Amino acid sequence: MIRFEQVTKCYPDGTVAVDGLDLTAPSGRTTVLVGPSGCGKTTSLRMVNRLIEPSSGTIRLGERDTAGMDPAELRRGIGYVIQHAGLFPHRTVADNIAAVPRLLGWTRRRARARAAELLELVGLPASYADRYPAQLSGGQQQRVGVARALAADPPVMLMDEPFSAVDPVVRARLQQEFLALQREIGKTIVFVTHDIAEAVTLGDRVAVLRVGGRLAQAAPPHELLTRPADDFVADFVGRDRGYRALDFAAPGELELDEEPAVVLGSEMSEARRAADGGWVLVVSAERTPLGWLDTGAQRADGEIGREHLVLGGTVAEHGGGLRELLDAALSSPSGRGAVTGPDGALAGSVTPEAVVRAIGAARARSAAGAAS
Ligand SMILES: Nc1ncnc2c1ncn2[C@@H]1O[C@H](COP(=O)(O)OP(=O)(O)OP(=O)(O)O)[C@@H](O)[C@H]1O
Repeated sequence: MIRFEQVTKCYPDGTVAVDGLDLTAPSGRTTVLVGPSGCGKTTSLRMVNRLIEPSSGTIRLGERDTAGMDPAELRRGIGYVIQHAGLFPHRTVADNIAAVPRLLGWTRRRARARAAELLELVGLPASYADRYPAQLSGGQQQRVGVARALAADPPVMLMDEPFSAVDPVVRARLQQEFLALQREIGKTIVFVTHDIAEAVTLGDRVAVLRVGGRLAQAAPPHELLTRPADDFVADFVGRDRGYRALDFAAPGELELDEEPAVVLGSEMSEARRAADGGWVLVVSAERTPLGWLDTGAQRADGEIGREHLVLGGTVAEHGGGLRELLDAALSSPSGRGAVTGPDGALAGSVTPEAVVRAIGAARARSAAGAAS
C-alpha cells in the first residue's frame, strides 16, 4: 500500500503543484491519477520514488515513511515506466530489460534469462532481444519499457502516461494487455493519465485531481461515473458517462436466450431450417461465432462459406458489462447479440430490449445501494 498523507509540493518559483493530498493506493491494485494538464499528476507520482521531494507531508510505502529510506534502495523496489518508454538507445532490448537486475549484481546469464522471460510475458518474440530500440515500433518500445520496469520484480510500479505516445489502436491493445498482465502479477500500481476513458478502463480506483493539485474525488470507476462528487468531476468525467458506467454494471439477472447456430460448411438447407427464413448465426467447429447469415437472401443451395456471412455485429464476452452486451445487441444484423462463454464458444444471445430491462434493474440496484 502507498499512502499520501497531507502531501504538498511547492516548487521554488512558488507554484503549488500538489496541495494537501490524502490518498491511499491499495496493495495489488491499480490506482489511476487523472486530471487536466498541470494538475500535479506527475509531481505526485515522482514524489513516491523521490525523484521529487515533497515540501511537506508524508508518503508511506507499507508502514515505512519514504523520507527515511535511502532513495536508491527505495527506487530498486519500484518499477518506473514513462511515456516514450525512455529506453537506452545504444543498448539492445535484452540489455535494457536487464539494466536493474545487473545493477543489483545478478550474473549476466541470469539477467538475460530474466529478460527472455519478460519478453514473453509482455508478448514480444524472443528474437527481439538483440534488437535496438529504434528497430521497434512505438507500441513494442512501450512493452519493453514495461518489461524493464518489471525486471527485478518490484512490488510497486509507477506508470506515467505509458500509452500516450502511440496511436489509438495500439493504445487499446496495450491497455488490454496491461489488464491481463496485472491480473497475473497483481502489483501495486499508480498510473498517471490525462484520459478519463483510460483511467476508468484500467483503474481499480481513480483519483481525479484539479489544477492546484487538490484531490476532487477518489473512487472506484463505477462510483465516479454514477456519483461524481461535484460539478468539476461530473464535467471532467464527461457527457457519455452514463453509457460508460454500463461497462461496470454487472448484467445481474439477465438470462441469455438460446441461439440456434449452424457450423461453417454446413448445407444452406440446414441454415434455412434453423433460421426459419431469417438470420442465423454461423459458428466454427469450436462454436466460436463467425458471422450472421441472412437465409432469406440466399437463393442457391450448397455449403455455407465465409463469403455468405455478414460480419457486422460485435460479440459480447461472458462476464463483460452491460455496455458490451448492448453494443452486441444493437450492432447485430439479426437484432440478437451473440454472447460467448469463457472458452469463446457461443453461450446464447441477448436482444436490445432484454439489455435495456437489465440496465433498468441495475439502475434500481445502484439507487437502492446509494440510499442505504
Ligand atoms: N520544476 C518545476 N518548477 C516549477 N513548476 C513546476 C515544475 N514542475 C512542474 N511544475 C508545475 O507544477 C504544476 C504541476 O505539474 P505536473 O507536471 O505535476 O502536472 P501534470 O498533471 O502531470 O501535467 P501534464 O498532464 O501536463 O503532464 C504545473 O503547473 C507545472 O507547470
